[in-house]
Amino acid sequence: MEPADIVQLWSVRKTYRTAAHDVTALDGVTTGFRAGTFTAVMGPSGSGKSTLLHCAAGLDRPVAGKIVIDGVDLATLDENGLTMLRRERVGFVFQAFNLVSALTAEQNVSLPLRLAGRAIAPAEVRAALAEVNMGDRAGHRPSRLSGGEQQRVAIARALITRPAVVFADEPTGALDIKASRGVLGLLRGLVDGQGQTVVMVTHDPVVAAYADRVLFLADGRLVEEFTGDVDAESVAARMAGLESSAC
Ligand SMILES: Nc1ncnc2c1ncn2[C@@H]1O[C@H](COP(=O)(O)OP(=O)(O)OP(=O)(O)O)[C@@H](O)[C@H]1O
Repeated sequence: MEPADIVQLWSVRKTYRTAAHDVTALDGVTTGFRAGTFTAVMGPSGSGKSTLLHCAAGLDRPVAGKIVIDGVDLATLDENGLTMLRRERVGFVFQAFNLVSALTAEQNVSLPLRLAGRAIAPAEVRAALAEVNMGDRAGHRPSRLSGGEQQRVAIARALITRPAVVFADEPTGALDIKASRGVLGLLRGLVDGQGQTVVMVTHDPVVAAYADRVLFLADGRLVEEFTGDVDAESVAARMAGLESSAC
């Protein structure tokens, strides 16, 4: 853990109660996400990636351990406080885009400001759309946009509150290769150009290679981490090893 870590997880444990037995989804995860870095979270199916993302983003509470976002210990917040922190400090990008179909691109992007009770400056919303190369589609509803275009709008929406961190859950999972490259290039550019912090769950080693750090989970534990010049072949080889030992 480093002082510059914008998100910190300390011995985070999460279990789910099912009718048959308790499932341990995270089994003592300690890690941090440094400001201005792009992290990919990988691991076999069921290894705890989504649970990690949800806990780190304050969408779900751990049963033990501590999570700090932008200096705030989430355990000190009640549900209302947690909702406010998510609205103000965290951006989300989902596989299914999750845009509101009845609203235009511009209205979708301004929605987080509206929810947070903040003033909506149309110029700011237009600038956010221009930043994701969607400036000329502000008046279009999602049904008139391609998947890649919808995801660009969703990224503009995630950024409009100037969050401390953006969490992305399989952001390219529903896109073709060309649109995926566009979205990943955009996320990479936000990190490099604006110092945005991005944490992304993915199954795809090629997607993970856009990050500058890859965390590998297995059975709810952090088992390895690649940093620096991450290449897709090494990530794929590590994943193959984890998947064969998971079988
Ligand atoms: N709401 C829930 N109730 C019970 N068990 C759950 C729940 N959510 C997740 N789990 C279990 O917790 C473990 C971790 O799940 P999680 O979805 O975090 O894994 P994942 O790595 O994201 O998987 P995938 O790659 O398949 O999406 C799995 O065993 C899963 O079955």
